[in-house]
Amino acid sequence: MTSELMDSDRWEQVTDEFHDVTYHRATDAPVVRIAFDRPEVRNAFRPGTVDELYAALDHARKQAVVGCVLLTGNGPSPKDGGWAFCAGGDQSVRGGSGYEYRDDDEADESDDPLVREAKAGRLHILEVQRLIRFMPKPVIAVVPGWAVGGGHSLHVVCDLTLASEEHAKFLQTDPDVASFDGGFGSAYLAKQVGQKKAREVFFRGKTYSAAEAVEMGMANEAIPHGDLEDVAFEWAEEITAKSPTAIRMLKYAFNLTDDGLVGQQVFAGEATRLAYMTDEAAEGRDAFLEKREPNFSEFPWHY
Ligand SMILES: CC(C)(COP(=O)(O)OP(=O)(O)OC[C@H]1O[C@@H](n2cnc3c(N)ncnc32)[C@H](O)[C@@H]1OP(=O)(O)O)[C@@H](O)C(=O)NCCC(=O)NCCSC(=O)CCC(=O)c1ccccc1C(=O)O
Repeated sequence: MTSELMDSDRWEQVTDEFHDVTYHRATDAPVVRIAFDRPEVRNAFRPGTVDELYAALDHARKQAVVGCVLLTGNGPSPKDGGWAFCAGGDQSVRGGSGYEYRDDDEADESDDPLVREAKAGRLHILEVQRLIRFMPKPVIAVVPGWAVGGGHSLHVVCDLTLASEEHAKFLQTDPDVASFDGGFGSAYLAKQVGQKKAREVFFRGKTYSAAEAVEMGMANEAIPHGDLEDVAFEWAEEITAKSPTAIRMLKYAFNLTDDGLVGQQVFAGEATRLAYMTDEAAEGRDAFLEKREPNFSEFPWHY
């Protein structure tokens, strides 16, 4: 069994090549489920976990038949029954300059010594954060237990967060282990919950329940534990029944002001794509290829 909360009739495995994450597509909806699969360490991520997470998310990003990603953590822990979304970077493989590939961390496959050297100390969870932020479809954090440190930051950067009423716990331990997410994990959190509360989250390191996370504005709803994935799936079905273009443009519009010029670039790129789909754009292209002046006279100056 992948996870006690996962309805196995609803999902089929996309690949069995991953070791630290699981990746499933829904059999009858444009939805995928990507999950941390290290429940014995509260789904903490090591470098190989991050590589696999990135690969699964990037695969989902490129699939024309996928409109929404559910990101969660499998559980419970076989050791003590505890639940987790993700407990952040695996402290047992943290070296002097980042997180290190060790032992059975299988994703370190490069034979190139320069690549191996560059990969000596990794903090590439931030690449995953950017992928979630910029992918053209919503990612829902489905939080069945602990969301801690870099795991907390991941839920923050997701478009929506649904949390187990009984077991979800939100905690920032970054300063306890001398780490600090100075990007989305803190600054974007402040946009969600306000400056004072975000500083409290990081400076005090208090644990917040699902209800408190909803009250603060960093989670959308607290859901009875046993229903968590069903409700998340319903939300994904609602979203994917809508216009893909509208959802994509809305995500990028919500991102735009906080992401500065990069936010503008991403939004503008999609606007350009839409413009390319018009007869007006075809006239511009055809005129160039036919070596004539373009005739835009039939296209109105809309206001
Ligand atoms: C998560 C806990 C609060 C859970 O507590 P509890 O339920 O009592 O369970 P435990 O008995 O403590 O844990 C069970 C088992 O899991 C192991 N474990 C848990 N978390 C980790 C971890 N992060 N690394 C390694 N192992 C972990 C634990 O040792 C137990 O194993 P046993 O063998 O059974 O003893 C609590 O566990 C806890 O506080 N965990 C630590 C949380 C933490 O500090 N995480 C790291 C924060 S720093 C970070 O994530 C940096 C990430 C990053 O790359 C980054 C860098 C720069 C900018 C941004 C980021 C970013 O944040 O993304």
